[in-house]
Amino acid sequence: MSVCMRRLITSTRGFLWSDVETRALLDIWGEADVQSALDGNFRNSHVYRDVAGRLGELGFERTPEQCRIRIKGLKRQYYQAREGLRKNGQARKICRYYDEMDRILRARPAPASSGDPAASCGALPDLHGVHLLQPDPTCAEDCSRELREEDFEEIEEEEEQAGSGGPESPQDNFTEDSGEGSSCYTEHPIKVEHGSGFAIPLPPNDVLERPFSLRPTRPAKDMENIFQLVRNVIPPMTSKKHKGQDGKIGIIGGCKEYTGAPYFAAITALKVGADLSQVFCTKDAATVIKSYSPELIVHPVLDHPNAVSEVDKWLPRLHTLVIGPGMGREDAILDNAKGIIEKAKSKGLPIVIDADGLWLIAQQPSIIQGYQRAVLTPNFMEFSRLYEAMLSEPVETSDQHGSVLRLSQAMGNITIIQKGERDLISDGDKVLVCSHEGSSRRCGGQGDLLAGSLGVLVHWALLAGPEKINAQNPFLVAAFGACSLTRQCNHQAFQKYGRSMTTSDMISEVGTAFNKLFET
Ligand SMILES: NC(=O)C1=CN([C@@H]2O[C@H](COP(=O)(O)OP(=O)(O)OC[C@H]3O[C@@H](n4cnc5c(N)ncnc54)[C@H](OP(=O)(O)O)[C@@H]3O)[C@@H](O)[C@H]2O)[C@@H](O)CC1
Ligand SMILES: Nc1ncnc2c1ncn2[C@@H]1O[C@H](COP(=O)(O)OP(=O)(O)OP(=O)(O)O)[C@@H](O)[C@H]1O
Repeated sequence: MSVCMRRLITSTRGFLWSDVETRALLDIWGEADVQSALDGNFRNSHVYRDVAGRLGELGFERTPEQCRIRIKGLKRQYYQAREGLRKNGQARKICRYYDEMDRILRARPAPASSGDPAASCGALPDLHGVHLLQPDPTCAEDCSRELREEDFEEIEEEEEQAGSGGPESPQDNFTEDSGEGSSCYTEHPIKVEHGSGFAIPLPPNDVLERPFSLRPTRPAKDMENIFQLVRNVIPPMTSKKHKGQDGKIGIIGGCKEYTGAPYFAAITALKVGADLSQVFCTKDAATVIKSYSPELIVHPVLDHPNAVSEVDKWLPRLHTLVIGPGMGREDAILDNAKGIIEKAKSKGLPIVIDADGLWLIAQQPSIIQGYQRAVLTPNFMEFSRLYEAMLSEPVETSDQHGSVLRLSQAMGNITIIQKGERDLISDGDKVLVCSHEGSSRRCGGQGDLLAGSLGVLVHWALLAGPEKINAQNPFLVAAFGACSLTRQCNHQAFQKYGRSMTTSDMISEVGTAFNKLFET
């Protein structure tokens, strides 16, 4: 490595990378056009110029060299974790961004001579939330990663360190994000790059991603402070309000088999801050749901012969409808749900559709197509069903952004949240990614919590008006808020209960999670 190069690298150290900033960098670095530009190029400074530019669009000011060095450090951690396991069956070092790095590096095309050695390494279950690779004797040394300029420098640098006989410098320990602790930005001030050492709060954990690589996009600055936009829509607590003003949410769902799902959604709506939460369920389910909580108003009407008109009576007194949790898939109930959706649409009521509501939509998409006051919240299966119904082909799993964007467009620009390891949110124009830290615990009901909180946030975002949200799509703002909140509840509850965590534990965290994210 040249002296000049070494000096440049040294000068780019000394600044903390926050969790959100690192995730934003990884999202950009992982984009297909960046990866293919890096592939096979020994000189990559022009690529990192572009990476830094894209990061800048998201509000993170970094030089190309800082981006390159950060990526290099992350790759080192990733390969060390992987190598540690390969050699000793143990990770020498936990790499916080292992999953992200793994996803990106595994997706890289295999070197022509060796096939894809990385792909031949099977995934092991989590180790402290980190996916590690199974040792595989057929794997070539270090899974034969491709060599790039940054790799060469990494090797040289490691040799230098080895030569000095010492561990990473104290400064390195300081500059490298240890990866421990919460990603909540209020807890992680970062230092300004060339400043006087004062701390500024981190930008929010939101990333606006290009739906398609190489495609010109709208300015990312538009949505750069989406966390702040969520905060802006939260109604003030004053003594001047009457009951109902902060939200009256209706949940359509609950049948003999599923009483938990509507309860989770309804109680979450209350805990987020709605004043009233009403469940419209079948007769069988009503007493059961009522017994879970005296806070909920429960109507045993969903299997009533006049179900649609029974619910319709209440619609003028509701702010948002959440349709689907625990609704079941009986034809008669689905017919009633369809009728209720028609009534709600005619009144312009915002609608969140989840679970069995999405089953109905996959059968008859026209029920909701083009109604832009709706948000659909599919999990992986539900997304696949909808996608195939609308686009007559299987989901392109290697292009999640494109898939969610295309589905939203096909549905007439309805907002869609594709739930998963990262929640992808699109209104057919933008794709937002919420990768706020949650946990590896996947107990049932988390989607119901999301749906209930979304019902409230949608109402608040609409109520707040365009000025409070910089004229952005209120459904996107609400969706991002609900995803972040769900993940924060998951994170907090998991810290307390680990593997035994249930959705009820997450619901107990709604208050503190909400305060932490939006009110501190
Ligand atoms: N306590 C309660 O009352 C609760 C009630 N609930 C209510 O249950 C009803 C049905 O909802 P649902 O989610 O089980 O139905 P659906 O989406 O068809 O999945 C069916 C199958 O698809 C698969 N699968 C799912 N996700 C996947 C993934 N990411 N990746 C890969 N595969 C995935 C998986 O298949 P498996 O692994 O079992 O083979 C799954 O079993 C609905 O009313 C809902 O509200 C829940 O809210 C929970 C709490
Ligand atoms: N692989 C994952 N890693 C991290 N978080 C996840 C993952 N999958 C889901 N989540 C979180 O759980 C939330 C709910 O997603 P999930 O796929 O469990 O929905 P669902 O199947 O509809 O839930 P429900 O059990 O209520 O029907 C997501 O919004 C996300 O916050």
